[in-house]
Amino acid sequence: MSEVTFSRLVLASNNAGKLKELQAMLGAHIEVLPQSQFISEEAEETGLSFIENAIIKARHAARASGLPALADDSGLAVDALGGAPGIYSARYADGQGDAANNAKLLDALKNVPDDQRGARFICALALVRHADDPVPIICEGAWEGRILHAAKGEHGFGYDPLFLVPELGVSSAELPAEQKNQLSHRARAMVLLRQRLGLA
Ligand SMILES: O=P(O)(O)OP(=O)(O)OP(=O)(O)OC[C@H]1O[C@@H](n2cnc3c(O)ncnc32)[C@H](O)[C@@H]1O
Ligand SMILES: [Mg+2]
Repeated sequence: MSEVTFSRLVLASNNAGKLKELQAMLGAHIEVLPQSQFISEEAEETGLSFIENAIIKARHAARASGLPALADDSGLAVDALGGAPGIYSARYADGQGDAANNAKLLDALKNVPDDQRGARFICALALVRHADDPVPIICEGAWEGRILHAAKGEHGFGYDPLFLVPELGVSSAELPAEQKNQLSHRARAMVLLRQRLGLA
């Protein structure tokens, strides 16, 4: 199932931060179009795993565009919270957005000491050749870190200002885009996807 050739893909995301990163990682190889060119309605993320949600989103965009589609379902799993917010990361503060999500996370961890603040970003990529593709290509990546006590950094998006990259001693929002795009959960999943597509 690796003998796939694509010249164009729809990116099945409405998240501007993600779109920028995915575009930077894939744009040199393939023409990538945002799904907003075809559809404004969001897919309902009813799956119980990152993989299921990624497949749902990819099928939704492929159906609307008639083109192959790549979706990214991702999130932050925090050890002290039993893996929450996980697949519910975007909706952690009931859809009030990144700032509210981050405030809720800091509050949930306010009495948790440093050595128990382990967390990882997870990314599942799903690529479907067409809406009913019975064999989606799935690649996953994880990025280990720790949750800070206060936000730091201006780059990235989402939970980046709270995510300490332990080897570097900075938050992922303090990394320039090129560096995050070498290290992140999304970057790791994308290395595997490029291999599957013969683009590596
Ligand atoms: O579903 P789409 O349209 O792609 O956009 P979304 O923002 O809803 O995306 P998800 O459903 O996959 O939810 C991902 C959540 O995890 C967060 N997240 C994912 N990757 C991240 C990253 O690299 N840095 C910071 N936060 C990230 C992001 O901010 C969201 O809250
Ligand atoms: Mg979403």
